[in-house]
Amino acid sequence: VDLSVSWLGLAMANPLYNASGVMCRSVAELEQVRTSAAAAVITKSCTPQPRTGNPEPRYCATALGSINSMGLPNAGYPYYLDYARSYPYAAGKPLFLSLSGMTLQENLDMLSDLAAAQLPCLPEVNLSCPNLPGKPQLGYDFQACHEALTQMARVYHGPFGVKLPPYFDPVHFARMAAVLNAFPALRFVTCINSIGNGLVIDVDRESVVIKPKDGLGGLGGSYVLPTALANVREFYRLLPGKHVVGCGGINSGREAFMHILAGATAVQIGTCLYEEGEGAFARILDELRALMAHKGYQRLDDFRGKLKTL
Ligand SMILES: CC(C)(C)CCc1c(C(=O)O)[nH]c(=O)[nH]c1=O
Repeated sequence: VDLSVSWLGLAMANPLYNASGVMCRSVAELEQVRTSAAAAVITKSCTPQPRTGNPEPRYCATALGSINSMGLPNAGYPYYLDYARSYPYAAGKPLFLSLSGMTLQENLDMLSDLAAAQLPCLPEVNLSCPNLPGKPQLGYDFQACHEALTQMARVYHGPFGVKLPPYFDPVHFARMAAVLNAFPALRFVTCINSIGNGLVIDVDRESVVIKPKDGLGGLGGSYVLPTALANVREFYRLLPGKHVVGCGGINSGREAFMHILAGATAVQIGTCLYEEGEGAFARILDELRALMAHKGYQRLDDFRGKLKTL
C-alpha cells in the first residue's frame, strides 16, 4: 500500500500532518511533529507580535471532542519565520506557515515579508481572523474576503492557501467558492476550522468549562466530522484545479479515509493529536493502510474524491 501524496510540487510520504494550533506553538512542539510519522508540519497561526492569548482554562476535551477559545497565543511571526529559515526542507517534509493577523494590514505585512524571504514554506492564511468591529469573522464576510484576498495576492505572488471556517448553507458554499475561484495563486483550502461559539456545560459543577467568552469556544473532534466532510466534498466539487486539505474529526484511519474519499488531498489532525500525542500519526497511518489493504486499494488516488451518491 502506497500512502504517498504529491501536490504543489511537494512530495509527502503520507497524507497526515498537524492542524494549525495543535503541537505547533514552540520549536520544541514543531520538532515533535516533524520527527513523528507526520509527513508535513504547520505552525500555530501567528500575528506580527507575540501574544499570550486568553486566560485559562481556555481548552477542554470531552468524550466527543474539544472546545477552545485560546485567543491566538503565539510566539510572533519573526519566531516562526526564523524556524522556517532553518527548517530542513531537504528531509522532504513540507512546512506550512499559518498566518492570522488581527487586521488585514497585519496579514499583508507578514505576507510581503514572507515573499521577500523567498523560502520554500507555504502560507496558510487563517480566514477565521477577526474582521472590522461589528462584522463577522472574515471567512463569513464574502465581500471583505474578496477584497482581502485581492490585496494578499498583490503582495504575495507564490502559491498559498487559506484555512476556512465551516459553512452550513449551499448559498454560502457557492458564494465563497466564487470568491476563491477568482484567485489562481490560491492553490489549496483547508476545511474546516473549529465550529465557532459552541457551549460545553459541566452538569456536576453547573458551569461552563472554559473561562473566555463566558464559555463559548470553537468545537473540534467528533462533534465536527459530518460538517468537515460536507465542506471538503462541496469545495472539492466547487474549486476545480485547487486542492482541499481535510481537517475535523479525524480520530482513526476510518475518518482519514472518509476525508480522502470526499476529495481531500491531505488531512490535518487536531483534537486527537492534542489528546493522544504524536503517536496518533503512526496509529492512524497503520489503520488507514489496513483499511486500504482490506478494500484492495494500492494508493490514495484509487479512491480520492470517489464518494458514491445514492
Ligand atoms: C479564533 C481566532 C483567535 C481569531 C483565530 C485562532 C484560532 C483559535 C484560537 O487561537 O483561539 N482557535 C481555533 O479553534 N481556531 C482558530 O483559528
